[in-house]
Amino acid sequence: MASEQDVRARLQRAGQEHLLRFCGELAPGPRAALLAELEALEPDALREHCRRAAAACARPLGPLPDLAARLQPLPPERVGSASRSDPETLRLWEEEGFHQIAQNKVAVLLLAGGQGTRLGVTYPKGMYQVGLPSQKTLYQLQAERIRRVEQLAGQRYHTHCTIPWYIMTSEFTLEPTAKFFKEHGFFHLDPDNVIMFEQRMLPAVTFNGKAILERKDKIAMAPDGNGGLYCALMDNHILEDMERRGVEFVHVYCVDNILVRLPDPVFIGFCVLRGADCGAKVVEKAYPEEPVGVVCQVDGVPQVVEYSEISPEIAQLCGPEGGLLYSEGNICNHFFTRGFLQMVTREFEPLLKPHVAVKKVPYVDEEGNLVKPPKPNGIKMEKFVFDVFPFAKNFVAFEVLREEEFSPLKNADSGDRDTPSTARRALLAQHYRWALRAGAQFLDACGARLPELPSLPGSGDPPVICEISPLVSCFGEDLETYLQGREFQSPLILDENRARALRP
Ligand SMILES: CC(=O)N[C@H]1[C@@H](OP(=O)(O)O)O[C@H](CO)[C@@H](O)[C@@H]1O
Repeated sequence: MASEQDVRARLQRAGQEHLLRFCGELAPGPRAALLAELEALEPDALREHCRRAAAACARPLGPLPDLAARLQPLPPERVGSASRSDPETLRLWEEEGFHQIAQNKVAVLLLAGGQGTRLGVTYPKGMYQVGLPSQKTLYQLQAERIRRVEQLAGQRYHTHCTIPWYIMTSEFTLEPTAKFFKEHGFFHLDPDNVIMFEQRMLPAVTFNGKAILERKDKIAMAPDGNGGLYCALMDNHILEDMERRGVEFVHVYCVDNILVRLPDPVFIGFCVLRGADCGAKVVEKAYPEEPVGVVCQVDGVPQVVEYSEISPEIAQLCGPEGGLLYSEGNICNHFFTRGFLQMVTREFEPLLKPHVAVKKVPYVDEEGNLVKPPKPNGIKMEKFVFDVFPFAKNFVAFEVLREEEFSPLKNADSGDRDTPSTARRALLAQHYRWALRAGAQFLDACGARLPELPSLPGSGDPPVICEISPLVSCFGEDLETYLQGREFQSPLILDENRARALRP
């Protein structure tokens, strides 16, 4: 371990000596921990990080002033659509996707390093359960979808199909996530195919460029954003692991969308057949201020303009057909070829510009008192996963239906949108629609037929509770076998046991 003297010299070089302010009064344990934490920070990188944070903060935050003139919607030839394509085209895309999956060329990669601050939980978001009858957590739903897609692809092509699941965690989420997976037997996935790795952390910095001490023995650190993916891939030799396994295509997604399709054969097939190196799923934005990034072009180059960086005036602009001009909402569901990721990590990562988030960061004051600041006092720097889109040679977007694919869990139930309740309803409404489509009929408690309500008003509860295990059906496929022409009372919980009992 480095001595206090060494660490002090390094911090002097970085202009951050104040971090040792309380070192002398610490007990041996905390002191060693602090020195170890500080020793890991490379002085020049730390100096640069703090300088950039303060400089970025000195510029006006929010929308870029000259954005309006540089922005354009994506040209139609770059956009495919799940809802506006004919069944034969969709079938071809799906077939191609399954073919690639069956050859073990597809991996999924989960971005799960975030702290869930808005949701207000202290544990990883993936461990959250939104109150489904099955009580499944987001992680379990995702694990079961992976198993089901492995099974579907394997059956179609008579292969033993494996979909490696890469999970990017952070200092906050690695330990609890790993423990959770162990406790749940990896949800019956082979642990060798669940690869967890950690993204980097960066110090939070004051407006005048000083790293913040959160306690006398600890600096305030935050994950480096979901765009920390590219450094983390390098740090942890993940692309080599993918190469060893023969993975060519990676479906990246963030943890909080309860409806996420993973891996989605249709999306993958579309991207592969279009020869894309990089792709993004989009949904039509629901309203101008919706907190989703906009997939568009800046100076003729495809990219995402994040909701925090677009002005309300631009967000409200209408297109020729009356809808929003910038309507392609990013749902954080991306396709990358391994080759593209290799290029990004080798060449382009250093070019990614960090984005500034001004936050309330608890700190110790000069006297050593813990302070919870009433207003923002610190800067966190984050990279965004989609900031690599401009480096793609052939970028495509793929439009999907919101009610089938996007219901993110962002806020606690006290919020008015994107809450556990809206996520639960979205999933149950989807399963109810699937059941109706497969020919199920529902009866009330007295045995009378209930009217069918396939399109529910807004965020309303479906008239019956119907939950379908992803192990039985993950896209609404193959349900006729169990449901066609049959009558059910609420709740219908179609898990593997029930499916077995219903099989003719
Ligand atoms: C950097 C990043 O990936 N931001 C994404 C991500 O934002 P959050 O701040 O995590 O909610 O998820 C949104 C979809 O839920 C997407 O629209 C947005 O662009």
